[in-house]
Amino acid sequence: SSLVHHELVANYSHLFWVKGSQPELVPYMLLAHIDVVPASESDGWEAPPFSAKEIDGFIYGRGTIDDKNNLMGILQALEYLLLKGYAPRRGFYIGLGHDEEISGLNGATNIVRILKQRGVQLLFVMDECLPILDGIIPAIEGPAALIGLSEKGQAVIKLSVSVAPGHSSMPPRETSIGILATAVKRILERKPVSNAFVRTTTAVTFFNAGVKINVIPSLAEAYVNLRIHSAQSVQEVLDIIKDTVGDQRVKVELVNGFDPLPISGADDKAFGFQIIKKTVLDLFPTVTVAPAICIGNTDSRHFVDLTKNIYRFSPAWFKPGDFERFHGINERISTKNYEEMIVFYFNLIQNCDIRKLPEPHSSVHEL
Ligand SMILES: N[C@@H](Cc1ccccc1)C(=O)O
Ligand SMILES: CCCCCC(=O)O
Ligand SMILES: [Zn+2]
Ligand SMILES: [Zn+2]
Repeated sequence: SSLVHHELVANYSHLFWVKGSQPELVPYMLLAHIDVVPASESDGWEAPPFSAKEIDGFIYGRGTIDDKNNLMGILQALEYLLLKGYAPRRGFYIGLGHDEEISGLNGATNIVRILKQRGVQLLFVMDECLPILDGIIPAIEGPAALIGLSEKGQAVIKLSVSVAPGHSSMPPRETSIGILATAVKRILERKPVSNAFVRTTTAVTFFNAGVKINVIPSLAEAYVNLRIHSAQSVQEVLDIIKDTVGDQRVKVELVNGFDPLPISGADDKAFGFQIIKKTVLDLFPTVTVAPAICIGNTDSRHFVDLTKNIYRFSPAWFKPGDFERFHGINERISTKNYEEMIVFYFNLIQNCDIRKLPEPHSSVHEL
């Protein structure tokens, strides 16, 4: 289509510009990522993780909810609009990053660099993260579409213990592994069963130690992945970890991290939030729309210089057990919900063509 300009960024990412007929309207951006985390059939998949096999109305595969559902939903919606001869009034970008799962430092950051060079400012950015939750948060009656106004910060902290190596036939009272395991356990004990929406969460994701069966290892190290709630900072969490570990033999180092992201607008004048909310309610009238914090991290955090309004939401319908499929086994999406995703983006692009939001409905009716 002559309306669509495409360019490759950093060899594997894609940036589309869909020209609007009214260039005075500020453009917006839809993001999705191409890459996926690994998957092995031997982990217990019902279908091979890269087969996209359909079973009982579900498409099984790594990436079906993270993030091919959004990527293909956006592209199929655009294709359908163009096939129907639709010409958008408000121009928009589609950014497809190739390295989101390793924090987007090549894909998204180069897309941002290019847009900055062109002096682009965006009305809003929409990216993955929170879905429609149906029966997942007990306190919420009925399905809820949680639109992420921010996302948590992140810190990777390395805990390590170095002691003199020795012969396993004459073991010391505490080995490096034992000292470190106790320290790590103390972190988990101090943290009640975290609810990712209301707390900073802690996950021990690497534990390395040992070189030979008959050698007391000199080094034991563990990595903790923290997702930092908007009420805390990297520094605060680092201090809490040091205090919790409370053992001088355990070295605590910040490997990398970033503070929680700024909070996007959600009031009557917040164009992006209101358009997403309208599009959700048009398609899913029984759903409650609410602002929330994205519990993971996304490429959209790189776009903070291009817009103050970044929303993390996907019209994916999650029932109990579906969150565990994120980066887990048997990741899947129903064909019905995949079609709903295409319709969502098909409607969203058209809804974004209004010049400005209608005046907020005044609660006091004119007498
Ligand atoms: N989205 C993934 C990958 C990621 C990691 C770190 C930063 C940004 C993205 C996650 O939240 O784990
Ligand atoms: C549920 C949080 C999703 C974070 C984005 C990702 O893992 O790609
Ligand atoms: Zn993702
Ligand atoms: Zn992911």
